[in-house]
Amino acid sequence: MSINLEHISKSYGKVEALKDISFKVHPGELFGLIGPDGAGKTTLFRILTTLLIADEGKANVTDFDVVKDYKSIRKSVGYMPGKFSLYQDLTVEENLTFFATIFGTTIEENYELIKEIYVQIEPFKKRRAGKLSGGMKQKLALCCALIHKPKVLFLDEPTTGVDPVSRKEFWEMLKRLQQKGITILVSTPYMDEAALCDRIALIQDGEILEIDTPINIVKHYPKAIYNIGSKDMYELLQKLKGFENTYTMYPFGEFVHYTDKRDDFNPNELQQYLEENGLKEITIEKTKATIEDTFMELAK
Ligand SMILES: Nc1ncnc2c1ncn2[C@@H]1O[C@H](COP(=O)(O)OP(=O)(O)OP(=O)(O)O)[C@@H](O)[C@H]1O
Repeated sequence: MSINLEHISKSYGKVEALKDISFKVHPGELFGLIGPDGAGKTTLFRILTTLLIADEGKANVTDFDVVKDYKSIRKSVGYMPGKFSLYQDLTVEENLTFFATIFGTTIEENYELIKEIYVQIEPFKKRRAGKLSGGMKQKLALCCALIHKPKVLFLDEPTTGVDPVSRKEFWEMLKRLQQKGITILVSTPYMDEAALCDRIALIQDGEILEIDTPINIVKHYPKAIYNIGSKDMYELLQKLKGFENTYTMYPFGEFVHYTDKRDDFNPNELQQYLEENGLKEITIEKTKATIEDTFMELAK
């Protein structure tokens, strides 16, 4: 097993950041930790990368114990922390050389692994890291996390604050790294990125809500879900809030995702209610649940 957690708990004073967390990540898997701010993702990463000790439970990374074998783990994993971790005053090249040196290696020795990513930032190699764009910083941080050829890669919210094009490119890079045999644990608050993982764990308030493949997670969604559209979104939300049979409703792109309390829900009845309440250009269409819908349902 590449990563194995058994009953891990961690508190900061009265705040229970992680409550009895157990799961496994298989070798070569791209595993996502999906949850909002404060869910406990960073705490989990810090425990697995040996920077923090859990109060209870045990964890292994590549067969090494996170407490007893911390030195071995540090040699065999790469960690890209959530907050920008590079030296802002060093250039791109200097940052990379620095990380290579502390792992007792050189850029040349491991160039093959980072090449594809590094060529994209090479034109800026004399630029200070602090002066790079968000997407460029992220690519440099990934190169630094890979410079010692880790077996397991930990990426804490690597795409937060990065533009959509760079986010897409980043996930394509992760897929290619996975094909090279690297096990990846990645956290993200973006539900669309969750669908790109082999398996995901939905996490909230230090607890795992569900673990499965993205496809199975949405299959478990218990209700029929509808896209409701109208010219006036604000009014639509207000009127749905006042409708006695509304079970859940929340904005989803240009629509509201709606579920009804009843199993024999008739969309025509809702259409009539909304029309009687002055709404115009109403559309009601059945849609498929997304990971976000499942998360909202489980987190209720
Ligand atoms: N050093 C600390 N001292 C006290 N409380 C902390 C500390 N670090 C984290 N917490 C609290 O523990 C909980 C989990 O935080 P954590 O940073 O692990 O979550 P997260 O999912 O990574 O969220 P974020 O993306 O906001 O960092 C939060 O309630 C947070 O406020």
